[in-house]
Amino acid sequence: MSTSPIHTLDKNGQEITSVGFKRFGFDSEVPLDVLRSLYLRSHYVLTASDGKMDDIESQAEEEIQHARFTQGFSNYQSKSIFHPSTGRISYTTLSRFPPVTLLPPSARKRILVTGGAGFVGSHLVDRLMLLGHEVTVLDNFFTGSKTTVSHWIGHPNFEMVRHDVVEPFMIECDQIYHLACPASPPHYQYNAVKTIKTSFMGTLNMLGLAKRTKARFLISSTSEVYGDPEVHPQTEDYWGHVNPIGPRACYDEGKRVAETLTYGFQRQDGVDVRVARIFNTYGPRMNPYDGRVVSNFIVQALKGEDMTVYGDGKQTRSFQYIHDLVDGLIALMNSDETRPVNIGNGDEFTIGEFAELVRDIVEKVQDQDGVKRSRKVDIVYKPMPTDDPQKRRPDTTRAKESLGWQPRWTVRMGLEEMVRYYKAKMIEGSL
Ligand SMILES: O=c1ccn([C@@H]2O[C@H](COP(=O)(O)OP(=O)(O)O[C@H]3OC[C@@H](O)[C@H](O)[C@H]3O)[C@@H](O)[C@H]2O)c(=O)[nH]1
Repeated sequence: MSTSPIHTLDKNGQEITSVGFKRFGFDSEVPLDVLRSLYLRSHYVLTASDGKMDDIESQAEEEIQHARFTQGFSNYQSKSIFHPSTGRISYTTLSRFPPVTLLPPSARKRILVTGGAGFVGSHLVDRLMLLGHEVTVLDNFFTGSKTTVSHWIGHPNFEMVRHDVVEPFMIECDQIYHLACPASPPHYQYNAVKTIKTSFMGTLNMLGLAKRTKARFLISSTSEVYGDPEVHPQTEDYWGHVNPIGPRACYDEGKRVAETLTYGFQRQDGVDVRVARIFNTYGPRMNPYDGRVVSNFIVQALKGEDMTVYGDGKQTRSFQYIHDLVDGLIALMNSDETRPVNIGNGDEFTIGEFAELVRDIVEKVQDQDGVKRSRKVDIVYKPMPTDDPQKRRPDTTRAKESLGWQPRWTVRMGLEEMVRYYKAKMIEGSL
């Protein structure tokens, strides 16, 4: 087993060793290895035949495997010991938390993250915590999971509250990242009325809180506000092409009305607002069964199942890696830009091409790790969902000009990391 660290190269072939930046008086830089240590490690798997928990050797072997990705920072994730023979898991608590920056009180912000136990929210929480801020997570755990932020539970700078944003919530804070809402099409269509209620009532409640506390408010809007776009690539000035009565409308129209509310509070009440229109994003901690294309394809390919392309696979999407998105959200929050800003990666693929790319990367990782495949995974075609947008690519000129932000991760590098994350989950038996 090689113990050499992974090298992640950006779009210009430069090695990525940290994420974040120092801009707008806010330092958000964090070493990539530290971040990775918070998600790129599987539970310990006991391989000894008697399954005793004190099998130091087998634990040490798992430790070595993961040290490759975490480069010595692996001590800061709670150890969860999985017993394959009984299918049981023992959770432990941390004796020491990951080190966080010690900020003077004047620089330390009280930050509320709604949906902080979700995929995007948990990565944002990791970053804000490591930077030394005080973070409160609000989540109803409908699609989020406590395990995404369990490594911070008990930390004096961290608080987690089970709460549904459709009910009012009061807290003193300086910044609100309002991310709470199911985001995958099968999830948000599962209970369409609840989705639109979450977008409307949740945003209303959080804007009310921002008004009362004078906190700066950032809403995670979406590329779905452009619907099935007639303009390509999409600029923020485009008003969109949304079917208001179709199955996607609960999300698309929900986010559109959330934006309307946001600018209503800005005009009427002087609330300090930021609007991020997030394009397709992927990365570790995405629920493997949430039904979106990246998680579906990787899980299918890893399991040796057919990969399901919907329609003829000619529709396009542009995929950004989670760390780029978090950089963009933090830049927007701390900048003076109050207009909507697209945050996405311009590398556009047809879904058919993307399936082949994912298959290649999964095969590459399996070859590197000496995994034998029983067969080559096939690509199969399924019916196209109603109102599925035909093409999507962000125009990110505004983000570049006003935030100095541009995506750094290539789709390939991000996919490799995500494949390794799911592969570790598969080994431990939770996938
Ligand atoms: O298994 C699958 C899943 C999805 N797809 C296709 O892949 C494309 C992307 O689908 P996803 O479900 O990942 O995401 P969509 O682009 O449809 O919606 C997303 O848009 C942006 C975000 O706000 C949300 O995360 C989500 O609504 C679609 O054309 C879909 O039909 C497949 O071909 N196979």
